[in-house]
Amino acid sequence: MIDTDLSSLGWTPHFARQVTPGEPLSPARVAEVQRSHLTVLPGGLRLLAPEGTGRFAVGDWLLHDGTRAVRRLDPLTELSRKVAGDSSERQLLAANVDTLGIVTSCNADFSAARLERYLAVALSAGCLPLVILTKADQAGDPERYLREARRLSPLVTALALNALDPEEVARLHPWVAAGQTLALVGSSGVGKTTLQNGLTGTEALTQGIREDDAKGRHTTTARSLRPTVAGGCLIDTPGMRELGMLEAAEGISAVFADIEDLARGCRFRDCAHEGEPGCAVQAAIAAGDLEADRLHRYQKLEREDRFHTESLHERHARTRAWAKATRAGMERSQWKRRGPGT
Ligand SMILES: Nc1nc2c(ncn2[C@@H]2O[C@H](COP(=O)(O)OP(=O)(O)OP(=O)(O)O)[C@@H](O)[C@H]2O)c(=O)[nH]1
Ligand SMILES: [Zn+2]
Repeated sequence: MIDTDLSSLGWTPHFARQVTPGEPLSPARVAEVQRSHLTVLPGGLRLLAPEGTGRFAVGDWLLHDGTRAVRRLDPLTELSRKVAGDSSERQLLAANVDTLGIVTSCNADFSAARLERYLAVALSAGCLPLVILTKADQAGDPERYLREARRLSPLVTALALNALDPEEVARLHPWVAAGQTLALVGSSGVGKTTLQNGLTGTEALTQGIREDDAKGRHTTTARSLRPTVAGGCLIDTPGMRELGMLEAAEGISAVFADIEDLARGCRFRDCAHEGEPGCAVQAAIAAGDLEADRLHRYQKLEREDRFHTESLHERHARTRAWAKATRAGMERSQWKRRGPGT
């Protein structure tokens, strides 16, 4: 019984292998991360995390002793984002998400650049990207949006639907069936809440995620994992709405494999595709095989990713250099006090 519960929650041999036989600890999956405790499934148990709850993300698997989280198990996938603003800090949003549902509507919200960004994020995190085009019922030609989404990458699976129609929402069940975890990202108003209500069979989500904070304001607190009617899990993380690029180079290469393939034919290995002689990318644009806009979107994402990733690495390098200098300083002063050889 417990085993069935665990496997519908996404427990796999990958996690089972990390448990030492005979260890008096139980596995559980993080459904909510609060400052003071973690709520886990199955059972909705509240656990303390002596080393802080911040090391855990919604969707993590852990081992616990009934009251405390003892060990985080290595996740299969990790979705993180750049912290909003100028900093290049990384924030872990969710773990063990199998499919990232990229939600956009069949209207002016549809943006190739945004889809490509989310695709790159999903692929870099190891998640399967699924493009969900809502408001198909209000669009004259939803097929047009489907075609555009599929054109962005051969890795795209896309569906167009009316999120208000339960029968159409049921088309998403394979991605939230037993053992499967889906998370949704997308701009405000595209229908994420509507889809979540349909997939989990709850109406109370919008009220449910609001809690009064100490100052009496309403805040959206839950980054929560919930069971779906199809037997799997849905992760709702408000923080995903502003996904910045960070170490997404792999995902960018996967989404823009067409451009990177072309670039291998450029005369210069470091060709910037900006008018250099023998540029195969510009030649493809001239021949009508590649849209100039797509090249610009690729270059913009690459620059953004490189900038944030570099500043992250630089900061780490600075911290290391500082620690080394401090250590050297301490050693020098010890040497002065006690003389060499100590
Ligand atoms: N006709 C139609 N309306 C939809 C569809 N999906 C969502 N809506 C409506 O669009 C509005 C916004 O939907 P939400 O589900 O609240 O959007 P959201 O993405 O959760 O928005 P935030 O909570 O602001 O991030 C609601 O009035 C929905 O009823 C759809 O497929 N068809
Ligand atoms: Zn080139």
